[in-house]
Amino acid sequence: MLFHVKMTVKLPLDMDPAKAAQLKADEKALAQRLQQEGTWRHLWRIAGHYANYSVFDVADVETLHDTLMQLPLFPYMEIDIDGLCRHPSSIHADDR
Ligand SMILES: O=C(O)CC1=CCC(=O)O1
Repeated sequence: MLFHVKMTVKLPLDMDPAKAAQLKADEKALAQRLQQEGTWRHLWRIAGHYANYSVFDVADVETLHDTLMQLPLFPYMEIDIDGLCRHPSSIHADDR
């Protein structure tokens, strides 16, 4: 199942810079592993915002929830999710 996920990161302004840097490095490592595995299909920065639009390919909603909760930045994110299904006019037959 495909899900469009918007993640907006809101780190506390007074967070220790070293802790913030470690969280971002850990987030990057996991995000890149999930991309290599095919779970995190797309990752786009939203221009002008500390936020991204992503597409996740997971078995079900529970798996999406568990995956998002693993993210090191999860406690500092606002997350909006939309379920995706194939558009009848799409030419991309492999999108489902
Ligand atoms: O910077 C972000 O939008 C949050 C994030 C997701 C994956 C990553 O490496 O950072």
